[in-house]
Amino acid sequence: MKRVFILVLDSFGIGYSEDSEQFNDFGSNTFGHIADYCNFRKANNNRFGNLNIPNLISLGLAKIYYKIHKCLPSGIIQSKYIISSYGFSSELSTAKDTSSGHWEIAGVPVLFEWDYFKKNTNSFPNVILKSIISKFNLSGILGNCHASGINILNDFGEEHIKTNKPIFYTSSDSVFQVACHEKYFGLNKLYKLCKFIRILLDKYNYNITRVIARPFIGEKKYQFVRTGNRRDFSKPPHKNTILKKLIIEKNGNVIALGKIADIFANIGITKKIHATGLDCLIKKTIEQIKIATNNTIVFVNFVDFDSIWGHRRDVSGYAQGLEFFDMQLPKILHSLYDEDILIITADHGCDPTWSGTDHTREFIPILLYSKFIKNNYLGHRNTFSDIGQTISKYFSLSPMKYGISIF
Ligand SMILES: O=P(O)(O)O[C@H]1O[C@H](CO)[C@@H](O)[C@H]1O
Ligand SMILES: [Mn+2]
Ligand SMILES: [Mn+2]
Repeated sequence: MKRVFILVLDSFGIGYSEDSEQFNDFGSNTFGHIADYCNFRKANNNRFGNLNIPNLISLGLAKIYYKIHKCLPSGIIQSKYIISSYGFSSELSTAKDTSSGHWEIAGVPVLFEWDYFKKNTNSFPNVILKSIISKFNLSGILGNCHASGINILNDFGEEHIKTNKPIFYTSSDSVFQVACHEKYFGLNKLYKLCKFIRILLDKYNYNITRVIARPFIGEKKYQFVRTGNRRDFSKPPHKNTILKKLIIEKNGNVIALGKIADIFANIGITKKIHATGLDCLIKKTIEQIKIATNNTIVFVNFVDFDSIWGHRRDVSGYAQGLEFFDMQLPKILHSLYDEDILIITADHGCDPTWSGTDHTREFIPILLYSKFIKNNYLGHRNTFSDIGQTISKYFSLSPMKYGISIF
C-alpha cells in the first residue's frame, strides 16, 4: 500500500537562503531566532525556557540546522539517534508566498512574476473598486492600503460595523484581502464579494495569487478577533501538480486538510477537510493516517505557525506551537505503516523576530521519515519540487518537469 503524508508547518524556515538579500531578508532565521529567544528567556509567555522539541530533533531538524549554519540552534541538544532522512531546500519560485511554496512542493514552481498592489495607500485600481461598489450597492470601501491583519481591524472595524463598507487591504504578497464582520456584514455575503473580486481581477488581467476572505467578530476596537472561516480564492496552479497526476494516472486520492484545498483552488483534491487550530488539525491528520487507503496523499497545512504567530511576530506563541506539535509527533509516527512516507516541511519563512510582518525568504527543512528508506543526509536541494519528484517516483507517476527525486 502506497501512502504519502505531507505536513507543512506553514512558515517554518530554517535560515536565510542564498537569494534572501533580494527580498531584504538577509539574516532572517525562523527556527534559529525562535531557539535564540527561548534560550535568552525572551519567549516565556505561557511557556518557559529552551525550545523543547526532542521529536523533531530526533527526526534530524538540528542536523539540518548544523549543515546550514555550522552550529546548533541555541539551547538545542542534538539527539544521538536520527530516525529519518533530513535535508533542506532553496526555493526556485520568484515569490515567498504560500501558494508558490506549496505549488513548488507539488512539482510546479512559479517561475513567472505575480502582480502586486505596490502602492502603500490607494493600493487597489479604481476600475476594480468601482465595479465592486456598484455590484454590491456599497456606500464605499475602507482601508485600500497595505496593512497587517489585526491593525486594520483596529483602524476600521468599528466604522465597518456602522457603515457596512468592506475593509480592503494587501501586503507585500500578491493578495487582495477583504475583512468583514461575520454577523453585521455576513459570512455568505463576504464570500460572494470575494468570489466576485476573484473574477474581476482575472477579467482585468491582474495576476493576483489570492483573494482572501477575512471574517471577524467582536464589537469594539482591540476586541475584534478573526475567525476560522477564512477562505482563500486562489488562482489555479498553471501546470498539473503531483496531486492532479495521482488522480489522473492512478485514480488515487488526495485528502486536503486545512487550507490546502484553497491553496490549490480545489484542483487535484478528492476530499477536503476543514479544521481550525493546531490541535484540531493534528487530530484530523491522525484520523486520516488511520484510514487512508492505497495511492493516497494526505496534505496538511498547519496555518497557525504563519498567521497567528509568524505574521504577528509572536515568538512565545510560535515556540509553544512547535512544542505542542512536537509532543503530538509520536502519535503521528506510530500511526504509520512500513511502506508509508511522511514528509515534514515548510513553504517559506516568517521569522517572528524580523522587522515588519511579512514572510522571510529562507531555506525550508525537509524531514523524510519512512521505514523503507535508509536514513540519509539529503543535502542542499535546489528546489522544493524535489519533494514532488520524489513522491511522483514513489507512486510511479510520469516524471515532473522540475525536481530530482531523492531516491
Ligand atoms: O496580516 P495578515 O492579514 O495576517 O496577512 C498575511 O496573510 C496573508 C496571506 O498569507 C499575507 O499576505 C500576509 O500579509
Ligand atoms: Mn505560508
Ligand atoms: Mn503568511
